[in-house]
Amino acid sequence: MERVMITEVEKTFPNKEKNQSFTVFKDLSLTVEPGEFVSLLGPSGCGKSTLLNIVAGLDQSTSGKVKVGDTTIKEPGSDRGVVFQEAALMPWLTVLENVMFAINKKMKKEEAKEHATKYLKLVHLSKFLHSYPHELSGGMKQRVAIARALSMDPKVLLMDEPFGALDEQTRMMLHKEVQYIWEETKKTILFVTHNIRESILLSDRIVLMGTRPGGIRKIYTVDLPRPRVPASPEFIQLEQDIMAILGGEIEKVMKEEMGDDFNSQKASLLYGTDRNMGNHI
Ligand SMILES: Nc1ncnc2c1ncn2[C@@H]1O[C@H](COP(=O)(O)OP(=O)(O)OP(=O)(O)O)[C@@H](O)[C@H]1O
Repeated sequence: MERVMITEVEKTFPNKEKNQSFTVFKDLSLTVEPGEFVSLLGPSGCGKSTLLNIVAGLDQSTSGKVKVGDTTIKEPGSDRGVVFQEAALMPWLTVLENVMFAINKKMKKEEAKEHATKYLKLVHLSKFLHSYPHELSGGMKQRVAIARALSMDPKVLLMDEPFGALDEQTRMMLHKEVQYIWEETKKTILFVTHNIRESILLSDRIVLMGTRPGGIRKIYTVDLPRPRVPASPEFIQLEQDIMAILGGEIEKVMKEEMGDDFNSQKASLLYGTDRNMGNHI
């Protein structure tokens, strides 16, 4: 359990073709408290993954500072476990071997096996230790990826749309799974999503990001008791509050992408306060 401190971070990408640079966000500051579950929510292209990659040490900020505990982040490290949309398992290794592969090589084989088994048990995959990735469903592969990230005993878990490629039922099951893991391990979690309902179901706080200029639009504290009920009036109200702002951000992105083809009337029908938008944007 560790605090993540993001201080006045800027990320600018050079655009060689147009000979000009492109700033995704600047002066972005955010503190994720130890053991807190924070979601980054926002329209496509607002920089959610970029920010997560900077915290992971997979990308460098142009300026500003990121600290995990007392450590200033410059590169990837075992204090941060990362889970992506694709599990990226090694097909020639079993479930157990995939997790063991990530464990510190200094650990003795028997100990590593025990350690990996413990985390696979946590994600309810004890029965599949000797299965190969092609024998698993998409949701099970993601659970292996979560076990693999946890097996390094990171202080912080960084998750980039980990359930984005899964069907609705599997996604709902994994929401329960991730809540259980979070409660069991007390990890600090930074979670990227563009699904409003997912962010309300899971988070202590939701950081709503926008584009042009990019950065944090608003931070919501989700005070609802867990497990959260999407049909409750409080849940629906929060969903609508977020959608009211996010809808405007999505319109901005669409206008920019579609230029003259953009039909604002059509877009407001599609991206207005319709509750179904909470499912997936
Ligand atoms: N390596 C790169 N070089 C240039 N531009 C980049 C690079 N990586 C990302 N970008 C740009 O930075 C912006 C933010 O991208 P990012 O992937 O972080 O957004 P996002 O909010 O995670 O989007 P999505 O929800 O679609 O995954 C986008 O406009 C993207 O095109």
